[in-house]
Amino acid sequence: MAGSPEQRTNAFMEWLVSNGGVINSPIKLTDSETGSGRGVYAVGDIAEDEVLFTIPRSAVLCAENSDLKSKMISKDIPDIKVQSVFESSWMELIVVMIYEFLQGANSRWKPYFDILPNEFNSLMFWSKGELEELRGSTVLEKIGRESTDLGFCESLVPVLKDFPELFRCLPYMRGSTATLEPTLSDDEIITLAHRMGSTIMAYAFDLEKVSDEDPEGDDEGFVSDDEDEVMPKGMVPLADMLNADADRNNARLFQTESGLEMRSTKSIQKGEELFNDYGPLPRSDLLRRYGYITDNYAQFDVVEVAFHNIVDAAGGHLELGELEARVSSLHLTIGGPNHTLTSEKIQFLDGEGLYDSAYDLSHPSPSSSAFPDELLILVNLLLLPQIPRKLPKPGRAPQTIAVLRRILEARLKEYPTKLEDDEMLLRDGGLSLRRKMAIEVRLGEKRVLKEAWLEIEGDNARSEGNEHLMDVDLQGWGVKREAEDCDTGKGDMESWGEKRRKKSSDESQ
Ligand SMILES: C[S@@+](CC[C@H](N)C(=O)[O-])C[C@H]1O[C@@H](n2cnc3c(N)ncnc32)[C@H](O)[C@@H]1O
Repeated sequence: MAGSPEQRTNAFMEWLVSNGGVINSPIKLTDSETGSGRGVYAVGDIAEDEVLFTIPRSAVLCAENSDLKSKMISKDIPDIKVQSVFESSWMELIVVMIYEFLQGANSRWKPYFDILPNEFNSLMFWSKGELEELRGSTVLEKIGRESTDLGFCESLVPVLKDFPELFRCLPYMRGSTATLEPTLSDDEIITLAHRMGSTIMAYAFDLEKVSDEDPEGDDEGFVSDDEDEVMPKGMVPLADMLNADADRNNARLFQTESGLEMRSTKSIQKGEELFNDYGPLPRSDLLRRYGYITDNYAQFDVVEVAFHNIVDAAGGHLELGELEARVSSLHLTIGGPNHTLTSEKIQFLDGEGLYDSAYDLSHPSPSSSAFPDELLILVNLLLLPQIPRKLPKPGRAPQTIAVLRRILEARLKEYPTKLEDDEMLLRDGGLSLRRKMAIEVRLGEKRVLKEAWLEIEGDNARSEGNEHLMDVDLQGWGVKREAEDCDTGKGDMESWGEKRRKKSSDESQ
């Protein structure tokens, strides 16, 4: 990569303008002083709802704008193997980016590639030892390094190898062995695929098909994690240079038929950074996808509790078979006698918004509990001695609270360190960036567990008629709840489905 970071930034901005990009407001792309890489800053005051810059659709790096697809897919000889690559919006953009990157100076997007990262702190790139620091957090289950490698090996490598003339190694990629065989090895393909996949994860946008009558588009814009998402993905130059910091967002991308407009959502003072909104992500997910965290995302931290752990805590000895029998009977009561397959039972519970493979505990607030209603309903269902006619309410009888306590105790044990140990490690300092971020993530999750614990201690005090204890115990945690929220489980027979239907009909009025 030729030139200093500043020269590459300037070359990129010149390229963008020559490709139809229009800078409408006083902004500057520059290296941030806070360690967040490049960022966009206001160099003059900006009003709310100003168009900051516009990127034409033709400048977006995506399958539609690259000639790769037409070179690989011939109408006369349909190749299923090749077509399958283009059926997944993720894989499609990965292949297009590998191709355009390997074109070097022949690619339209060369100055753009010159400012994109080639190193990442996202969890896909952490060593086993580094990941060990996150033990206890379910984020480890979401990285999927092995399955991603397998996917690349099985569906990407063979396809790219079928087109050696399109995917040739760039001389500098191999240093002194540059003159050797230009065909990419399997490992080189996989390394490139990870690099492009991770860039897409942190930089790309879902491209909406919008007409000018509907310029609002999607709520978030950044790529969704959903594998089944069919919206094509694209790299939108400059729009992806905005950093993010939770509630500090002050700009947003709007997709129109003619182009992509970044607009201010608040007034911005000269010297301030422009922030996009990456969504209300817990820090574990922010780290996994974007490779950084800030304190401002701590409010979104969650702790996942697996379905089977709730079953364990509710029954102690409850076998999965027994649970299935209960769920099955429940299903028969409500759904009719023909639904016997497990998947259908799960689908039914899912339809009621009740079944999930895991439930999120979150920071409680004056208006919300640490425990989702779905989890409470599930616990109450598991505790009933007989199959109910209707789903139970999300009440908190003393037995419910006892189960919640067991859930929290078991979950806390999954972390090898204590909350106080983590606090001390952070206080002592001297940690590498990755270790520090991992400790902050696991500490944040333990704080959610602690707050959930304090919340049920408050419930317990209340159900025993010691309301005053709750006020004392929970002061400072902000988890004092309104009296009507404290349901002790009476009236278990009200249907959750009915309640939801009632709510939505209320809303529709
Ligand atoms: C969409 S890009 C933003 C542009 C990026 N800073 C660059 O130099 O290319 C997202 C990446 O920027 C970095 N980033 C974004 N917001 C950040 C923040 N508040 N603090 C630290 N790094 C941040 C992370 O590395 C993230 O993966």
